[in-house]
Amino acid sequence: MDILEVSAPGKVILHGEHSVMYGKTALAVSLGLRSSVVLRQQEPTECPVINVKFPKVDLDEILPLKPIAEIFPGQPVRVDHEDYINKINTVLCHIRPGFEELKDTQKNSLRALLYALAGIFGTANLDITDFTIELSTDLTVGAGTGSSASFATCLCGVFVKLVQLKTTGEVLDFSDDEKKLVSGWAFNCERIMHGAPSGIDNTTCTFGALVSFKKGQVPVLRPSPELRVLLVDSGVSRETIRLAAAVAELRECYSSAVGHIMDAMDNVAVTAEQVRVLQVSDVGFFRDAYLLVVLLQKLVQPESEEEVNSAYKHLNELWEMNHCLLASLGVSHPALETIRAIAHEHGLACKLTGAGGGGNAIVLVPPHTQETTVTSLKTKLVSSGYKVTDTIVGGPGVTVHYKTVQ
Ligand SMILES: Nc1ncnc2c1ncn2[C@@H]1O[C@H](COP(=O)(O)OP(=O)(O)OP(=O)(O)O)[C@@H](O)[C@H]1O
Ligand SMILES: C[C@@](O)(CCO)CC(=O)[O-]
Repeated sequence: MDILEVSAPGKVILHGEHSVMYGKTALAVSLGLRSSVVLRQQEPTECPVINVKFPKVDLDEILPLKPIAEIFPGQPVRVDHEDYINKINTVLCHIRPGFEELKDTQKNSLRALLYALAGIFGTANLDITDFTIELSTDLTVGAGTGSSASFATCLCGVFVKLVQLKTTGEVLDFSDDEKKLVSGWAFNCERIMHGAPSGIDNTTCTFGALVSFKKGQVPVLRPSPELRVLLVDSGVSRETIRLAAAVAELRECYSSAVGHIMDAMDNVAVTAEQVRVLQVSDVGFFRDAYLLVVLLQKLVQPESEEEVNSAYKHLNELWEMNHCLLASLGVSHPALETIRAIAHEHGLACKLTGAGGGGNAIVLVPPHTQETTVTSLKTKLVSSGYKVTDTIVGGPGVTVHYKTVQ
């Protein structure tokens, strides 16, 4: 029996959430927390089925594969997203009694599964036989740490590898071209969950490390500094699609004010391209942005302790600035402000990450921070009802393991 396991990290956005949707620059890093999908091929039967286990969204389903295979395009194509989604909805209503009554989260997870299966496997002209697919994750769903992109990356990754296994009989590590394919399909799955995502989440979850991203441009991938962060889950669930719509509405109403806020955000998050073309002498308007990338790169290979301390001092200030800009767009939440106040009592910087409105805040822990301070902060946060994960950002993107069990 062949077993394929594909895993992908979650992500945190350091700078540029929301403004990235309007063409501004953003920086994101992969997280140590990951999702993992295990695909087990089963003995072929006459009426093949797929057994779907997505425990985080309470799904345990057995779906017939023949009606799904009927929507396989059968040749490499650029899918028409709307047309494809309509076909997938029709099939799901047909094969899953009560599909319309499921929760939106469950419906979207099943839609994303069929989208990836039909789009990737279904273009390979191969026979599909019985299998189980099971997803587990360290991430909280709907909390701003890229659970949907990590989920989609795992699904797309595992179907790319299933095609490789069926066509060549072996499974190799993901090549750069395969990663591009996975990220592209994961972006399409993200459209199901988010409407109009920028693409930063699927890119970070696929490629890992530090991603400098601007919509419509090739993302710049850099080694990630080993930043220690406390990921603080406010416990307030929210949906990215709704927060993005609220920001869009505000922008519609106050185009000039919101435009200036987003320009300011652009200034604290920059692409490496901008940095490369800038000379120190003509940094001028881009000073903050220039500073940030230089700061992050300094932390990859610091030369002295002063350099590290000074870099962290600037990062603290930029995190605070970015949070306040996001709050001015209405995407903070009282729970996030309470978390920030507790972090400030301990002298540490804190910002929301992802779409906001709840979800996670990230507290930056510079290396010179006393462990007693960190312990006291964690204790206070936990006793106030928040979940704290002490983690280091960075780490690999999508990865695969393959084994055969007799
Ligand atoms: N482990 C999982 N199993 C099944 N479906 C999942 C899983 N994780 C995420 N999803 C799907 O992704 C959706 C959550 O997307 P949403 O964008 O609201 O949260 P997020 O990705 O955690 O946040 P952000 O985009 O701000 O980082 C869920 O509704 C569900 O459909
Ligand atoms: C809110 C947003 O900017 C970040 C979500 O992680 C949406 C996106 O970029 O797709």
